[in-house]
Amino acid sequence: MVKLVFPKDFLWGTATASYQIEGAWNEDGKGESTWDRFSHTPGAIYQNQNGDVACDHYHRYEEDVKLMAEIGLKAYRFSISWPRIFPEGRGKINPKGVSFYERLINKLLEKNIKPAITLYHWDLPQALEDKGGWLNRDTAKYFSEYASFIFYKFGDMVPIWITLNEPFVNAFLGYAWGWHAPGKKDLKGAFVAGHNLLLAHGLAVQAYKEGGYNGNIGITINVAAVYPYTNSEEDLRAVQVQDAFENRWFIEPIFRKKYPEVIWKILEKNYLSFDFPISDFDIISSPIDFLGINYYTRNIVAHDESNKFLGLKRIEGPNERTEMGWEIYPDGLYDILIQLYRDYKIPIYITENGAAYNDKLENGKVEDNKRIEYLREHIKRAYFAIRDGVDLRGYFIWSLMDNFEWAHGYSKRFGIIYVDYDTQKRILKDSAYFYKKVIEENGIEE
Ligand SMILES: N#[N+]C[C@@H]1[C@@H](O)[C@H](O)[C@@H](O)[C@@H]2O[C@H]12
Repeated sequence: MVKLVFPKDFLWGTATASYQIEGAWNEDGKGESTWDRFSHTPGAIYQNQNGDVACDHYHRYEEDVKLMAEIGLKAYRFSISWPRIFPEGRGKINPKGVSFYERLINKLLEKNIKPAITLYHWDLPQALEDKGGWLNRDTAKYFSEYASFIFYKFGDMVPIWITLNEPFVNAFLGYAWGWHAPGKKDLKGAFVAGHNLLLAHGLAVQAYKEGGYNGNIGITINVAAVYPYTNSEEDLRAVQVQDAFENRWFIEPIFRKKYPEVIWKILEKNYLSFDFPISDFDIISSPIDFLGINYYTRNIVAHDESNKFLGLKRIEGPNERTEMGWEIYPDGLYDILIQLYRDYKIPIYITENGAAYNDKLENGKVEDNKRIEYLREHIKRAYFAIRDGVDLRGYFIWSLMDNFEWAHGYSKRFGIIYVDYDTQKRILKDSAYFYKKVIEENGIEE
């Protein structure tokens, strides 16, 4: 067996998000978030579940950091709940909220685990949503105020900063399709929200750089490698459209100061338009230090004139699927890394990669062999991308522990740590021990 050894300082981590694990939804001065409101809306979430308690990480963070250290994590990506810091989104600060994250960061540093903070992972203060949320351009300014305060408090302690998590998902699932908070169904709103999210990103990057902090800042984008169903001209064109829409919509403004053409075509086809100062792109394109990508699966597309939105349809791939119904396609991770690094020549972190399976706790163990296989095959592709020239800096498994999977509630388990929600007991799955070995050996057997 050939051992694939990663670069010496390669960062092995796991990822979580505040709303998905913390609980304490209205404790110690925390303000309501859009996800508190949305998950309390009957019918919004599987079995009307919510994140009121989640994994009770707010109270159990010390135990969780100990488990991270037991696995040997080099880094831990987590998000800060904006309304836990600014209950109304801006103005009055909640000292107990600040204290929670200060204690968490200090615990991580004590264990030599690098904190990687996401400033916004979808849980917008409801008070700002009540003023228009991401449809209101001022929210971008409020975000930069929030970010500036967080940088002021933790900027010298935290080396890796991510402004936004998956703005595409937040904009489209939250504003166009209504599947996520705030549950709006307004196509134009998705584009306006998307733009204001990017503006918020740019303002936060400028605040970080002006603060002279010595860490690195970037953004996390969800990506799926795209392949044609056939090699027909039409299907090849469909690949370009899907890639531009799902992968590049939030990347091109940052690196090329413009939206992909397809975005304007969608607006035009739907008799929509929205205005913004072209100088916004000067802010949005403020230089970042890395690109974070979340990769789970691929898309196969074919031309389909009857689809008035993008003129294409997605074709089911032939390979095995995870519990999310997503095809397992590790080569897609290699391909998207090569494509993005070729196009933007920027350091990359895999800020999320992982799989949901119907894990069973039996005799105190969780033998999640399928997840181990999923992780092994994707880690191998990450190695091959580095071998072939990609400046890949780290890999974060989604997720550290089973948690609240948005509209799916607790029905999908992504963790390498099993959470018994009745008792809040944590049990390391076999995949946690697999990952411990990968980290110890800084690599994997081919
Ligand atoms: N679904 N799914 C799993 C995972 C979700 O739990 C994360 O919060 C998102 O950043 C991203 O969608 C990926």
